[in-house]
Amino acid sequence: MENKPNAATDLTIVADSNIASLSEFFNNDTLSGTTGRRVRMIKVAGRDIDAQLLADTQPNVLLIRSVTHVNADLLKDNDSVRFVGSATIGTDHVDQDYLAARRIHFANAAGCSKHSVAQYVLSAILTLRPEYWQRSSTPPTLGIIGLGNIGSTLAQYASSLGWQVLGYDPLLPASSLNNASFAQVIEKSDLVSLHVPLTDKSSATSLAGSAHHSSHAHEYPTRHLIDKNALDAMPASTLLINSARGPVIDAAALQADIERTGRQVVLDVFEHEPQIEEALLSKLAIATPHIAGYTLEGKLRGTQMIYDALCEKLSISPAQSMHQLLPLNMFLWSELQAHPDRLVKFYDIMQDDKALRATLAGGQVKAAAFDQLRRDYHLRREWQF
Ligand SMILES: NC(=O)c1ccc[n+]([C@@H]2O[C@H](COP(=O)([O-])OP(=O)(O)OC[C@H]3O[C@@H](n4cnc5c(N)ncnc54)[C@H](O)[C@@H]3O)[C@@H](O)[C@H]2O)c1
Ligand SMILES: O=C(O)[C@H](O)[C@H](O)COP(=O)(O)O
Repeated sequence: MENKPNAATDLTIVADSNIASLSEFFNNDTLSGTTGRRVRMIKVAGRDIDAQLLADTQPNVLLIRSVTHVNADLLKDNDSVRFVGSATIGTDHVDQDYLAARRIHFANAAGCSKHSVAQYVLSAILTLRPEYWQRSSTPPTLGIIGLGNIGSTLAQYASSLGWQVLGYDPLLPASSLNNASFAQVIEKSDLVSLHVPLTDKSSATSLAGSAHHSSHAHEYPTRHLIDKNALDAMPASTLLINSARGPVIDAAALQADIERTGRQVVLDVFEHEPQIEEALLSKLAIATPHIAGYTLEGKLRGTQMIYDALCEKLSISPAQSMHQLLPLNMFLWSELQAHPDRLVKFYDIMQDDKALRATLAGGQVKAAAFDQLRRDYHLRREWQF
């Protein structure tokens, strides 16, 4: 009797089991205290959240990460879900227009892993080009495409290393950081790092967390932003890094480009993710399974943000904080700057690269292997800036 759902008094939550510290954030003490509702939590692999599951469980709250597509297909026959929280920065998996039309509240975790992703990018660059640690009269030029939370954070690290930064973001006003055209970034950078959301021409909704300019998103779609033309204009010596979304780069054009130029390319995200073809993987300088933001801090901050948003929606005060759950953090950016040889202790990106390549079977990394690497990801800490 005790466990039987009661639609009137239960707060039923269906959640991606890959969301960090779910039980610590969403329980009777942290949620239902003031509302008196009993929390019923159903944890499921993100790719298994479908319309049938929602019909069977009738959740009030849906908590997801990036692998669950939330749209009319999922929700058209459902009347129970009133809140969708995605513990991610990216929102391209969520049809926000549809949710708004249905008056279903949506929250994401804007900026939650901005330092973690910036640190991933630095780790990739400094692993492949350790000479960039040295302060020289001709510092490298880092081109950053997309100057939101992650792009602007990366720029701060680059500046602290004495690097030049060329930034391009057509949706933000010109500034000392937003100082170049797309062509200039592509043609004049030693390193190009992508930090845009995935948007299509027809989409005006993929910029949660950047709502101030979301209505212009369709003017500058990012799908295949890096196509054959962009790659042809990029010097062969330029290192290209994509930790944004796979389809921002045309994978076929990229493969042809690497074959032609021998370019160093780092990918954390893939156009046909979660599947990767060996033909592409074998040509990459570093490849990782979409884990750039996967530090303990980045994940917990994501959970905290959707928990806080749900508390606001329920008109209750948050009763859990990620700071109570975090072990001591000894990773200081200032220490790494003083001791570059400690980089692998801070984050050994090649360990993630090797683990991904080790899953190759029959000419592919299969979806299940890709997902498993992400589910079982090792404990990584965010460096304190
Ligand atoms: N690999 C990972 O683990 C990981 C982790 C977090 C986020 N991400 C991805 O990174 C993306 C960026 O994250 P963020 O926190 O910086 O987002 P953000 O919304 O803060 O910033 C994105 C910026 O991109 C700009 N932009 C949009 N279209 C553009 C275009 N055509 N050209 C140049 N700039 C454009 C926007 O104006 C905005 O300033 C996310 O949308 C997500 O897809 C990946
Ligand atoms: O957009 C993001 O925040 C990241 O890409 C996200 O963290 C990826 O991880 P996932 O949601 O798939 O676990």
